[in-house]
Amino acid sequence: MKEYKKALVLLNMGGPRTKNELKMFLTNMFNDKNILTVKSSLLRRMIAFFIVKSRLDSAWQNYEEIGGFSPINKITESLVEKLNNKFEDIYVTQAMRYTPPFATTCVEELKQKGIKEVILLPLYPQYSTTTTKSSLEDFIEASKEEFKIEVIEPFYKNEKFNETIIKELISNVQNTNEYNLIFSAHGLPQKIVDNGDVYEQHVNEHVKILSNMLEQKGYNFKSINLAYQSKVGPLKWLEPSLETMLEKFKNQKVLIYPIAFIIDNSETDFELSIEYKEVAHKLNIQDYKVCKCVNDSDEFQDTIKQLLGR
Ligand SMILES: C=CC1=C(C)c2cc3[nH]c(cc4nc(cc5[nH]c(cc1n2)c(C)c5CCC(=O)O)C(CCC(=O)O)=C4C)c(C)c3C=C
Ligand SMILES: [Fe+2]
Ligand SMILES: [Fe+2]
Repeated sequence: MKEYKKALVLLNMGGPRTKNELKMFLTNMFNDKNILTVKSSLLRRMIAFFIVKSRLDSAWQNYEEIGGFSPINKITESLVEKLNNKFEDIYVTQAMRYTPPFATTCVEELKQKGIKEVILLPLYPQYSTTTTKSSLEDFIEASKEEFKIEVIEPFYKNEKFNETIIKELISNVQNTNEYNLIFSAHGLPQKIVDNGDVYEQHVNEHVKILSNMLEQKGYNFKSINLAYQSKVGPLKWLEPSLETMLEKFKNQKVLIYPIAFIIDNSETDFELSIEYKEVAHKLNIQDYKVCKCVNDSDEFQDTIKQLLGR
């Protein structure tokens, strides 16, 4: 067995492989104090119980439409394997927040391998307390000060990363000026933003950077827009919603880029590619295309290499 001193751990949310795992995913998610920010853990547990009970069956129907599992696990496993082939001296692995492999299992594996230093890479381009902070806290708590830890900062400004996004945008359309480009970000409750979460600010900056890059390269979309998808529950979430945005483009062509995700998941494969596609069809949108995330591409592997300073 090869010996390593250093590990790179990719952190993400996870996703269900079965209906039981969907229950686990939702239960862990709504018991996360960074997601449901009520102070009392008992109250959180009770709210989580009722949300899971009311949401499980309808959410499962969505997963059934994409084959009964989230694509996030297989693609992340493939990225891990490719990175292990790329790096001679760093052991690459993953820890998920709401479904296995959990941080506790990952920490045990790293201890057994004699790893001393860990680099954590949250697979979220923009920072949010609900994603980045939650995953980092989870891993750091599980690691019990066992390793020297380094954290890779949010990378939405990284040029290589953004070049990869531009390449994907351009490869999906022949004439950019016929298409309205919508950057679709996962939504967030407004209350979390009002309490200081920088996610909206990072997303706005990211859209500005990509818009400038497109302009510099001479790619002129008919319009460039930002909208938020995946609202859950009755509270006010970030706006405009993707539904409202799509209504602006009746009888026109639309290209969607899922700007808050690195790896394709149920929100891209079901929500964007099936659910909103039907909405677009009803609105008589002439063409509706959804871009792929950077996933396990060579370009994203190179971005990671650069983020590690190599
Ligand atoms: C209060 C609820 C939620 C917040 C806040 C939230 C933030 C958030 N989530 C992602 C990325 C993903 N979310 C995914 C699924 C998902 N998210 C929520 C709720 C909140 N997310 C739920 C209930 C679900 C499950 C599906 C459903 O029932 O609608 C996924 C998909 C995972 C998969 O199964 O493939 C991702 C990825 C981000 C980036 C984010 C904040 C910025
Ligand atoms: Fe989510
Ligand atoms: Fe959703």
